Amino acid sequence: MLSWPVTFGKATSRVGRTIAEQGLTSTDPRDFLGRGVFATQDIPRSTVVDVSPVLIFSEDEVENHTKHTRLQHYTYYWPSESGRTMTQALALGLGSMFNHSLRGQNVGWKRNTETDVIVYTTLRDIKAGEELCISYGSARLWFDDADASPDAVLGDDELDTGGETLAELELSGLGKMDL
Ligand SMILES: C[S@@+](CC[C@H](N)C(=O)[O-])C[C@H]1O[C@@H](n2cnc3c(N)ncnc32)[C@H](O)[C@@H]1O
Repeated sequence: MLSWPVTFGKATSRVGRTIAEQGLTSTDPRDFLGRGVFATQDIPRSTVVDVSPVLIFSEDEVENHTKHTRLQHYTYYWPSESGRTMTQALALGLGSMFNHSLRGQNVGWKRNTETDVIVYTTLRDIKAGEELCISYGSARLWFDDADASPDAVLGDDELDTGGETLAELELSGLGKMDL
């Protein structure tokens, strides 16, 4: 398995492996949630499955541009440059591909505001074929949550009308996990 350190900005991470080499695929075989992240091999608990660098938008960019586009459904809250307010950031890489599951969350994530990355780590052993899900938080979601009820009607991103961001969590939320 090939793996090598790659630097991006302030961060250094082992991101040389392809998704397949990491034991992941980003295609949803069920084909109703759009894309998702699935294990192609067993993955032990506490494995870092992705380190996603983020593209931080200014508050002005969010207000005037991204919140009016589908990008809004892929962004995480992030502290603004002043550190006093929150803006939004787009996770590049698998970070934007994780679907939400409050009940079945098996991947935790942590913002690193020093290196501008989000680190995703398995919370338990994961079997090949299982979907890797994060939690977008317990606040109101902008889509019909397929995880809410087995009979739930699934939303289509094209039809999303909400203006919410992916992660409603406060900085002290899931990100508390120490890696
Ligand atoms: C960050 S994206 C996740 C990747 C997305 N499935 C794709 O194909 O681009 C968030 C979008 O995925 C869909 N999604 C994620 N979790 C879901 C869930 N539990 N139930 C229904 N749709 C979900 C929603 O359309 C949401 O706007």
